[in-house]
Amino acid sequence: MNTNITWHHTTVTKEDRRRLNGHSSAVLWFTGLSGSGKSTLANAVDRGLHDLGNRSYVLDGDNIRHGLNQGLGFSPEDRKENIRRIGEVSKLFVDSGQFALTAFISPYREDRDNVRALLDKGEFIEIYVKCSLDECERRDPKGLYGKARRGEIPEFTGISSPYEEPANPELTIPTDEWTIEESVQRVIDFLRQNGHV
Ligand SMILES: Nc1ncnc2c1ncn2[C@@H]1O[C@H](COP(=O)(O)OS(=O)(=O)O)[C@@H](OP(=O)(O)O)[C@H]1O
Ligand SMILES: Nc1ncnc2c1ncn2[C@@H]1O[C@H](COP(=O)(O)OP(=O)(O)O)[C@@H](O)[C@H]1O
Repeated sequence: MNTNITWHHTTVTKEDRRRLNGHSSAVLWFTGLSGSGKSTLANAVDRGLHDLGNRSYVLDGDNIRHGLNQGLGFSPEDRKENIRRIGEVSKLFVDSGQFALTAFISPYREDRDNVRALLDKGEFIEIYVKCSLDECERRDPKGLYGKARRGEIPEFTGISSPYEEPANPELTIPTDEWTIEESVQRVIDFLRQNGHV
């Protein structure tokens, strides 16, 4: 722990940036099994928000693990560190007056709650992308479930590593029941109803 550092308050505040943008800022935290539809939905909501004139950006597990979080694996400790870093990055986006849309499995409730605790009330919108394991395995968009079942990927979420469902998410989107369009509309409606956009 470095004790010789002091927090420097910014001259332009989060509120200044929100005023300029004409909307609030928040984290839309998509969580769910691999193949549940996190990336698909985050990108579709991003497109919807963008087309409505809002500033937003998607942080996606696969992509972030190629760069910022290169070197982290899938042990509980590495997943925790992965989510901790993304929580901090998301907070920077919120401070910059934008919407961060994150698409990480984030299987541990405690890790997600730690991110919630980093942010002010109403800024963390937990979206449970709910889809049965059977349906995720049927979709298997990257062929990973097949590999996991053959024992080629250790600690695979849902197969050999746990997923803890959100206890009290702001939104639950059942992607094995709703279309992508319905799901996007539901998220945008939530943001409107809560004065975000
Ligand atoms: N062991 C294991 N378990 C789960 N997922 C695995 C694993 N190995 C690789 N992958 C691929 O990595 C993506 C998940 O990365 P995340 O950063 O979202 O995971 S986590 O939040 O730290 O649990 C995940 O992407 P999504 O399918 O988009 O969820 C997989 O493509
Ligand atoms: N209603 C739906 N919502 C989201 N994705 C869906 C839906 N129906 C089918 N899919 C498909 O499921 C797959 C989900 O993959 P992806 O978005 O990469 O999931 P994740 O990011 O959770 O791993 C995609 O191929 C997507 O087209």
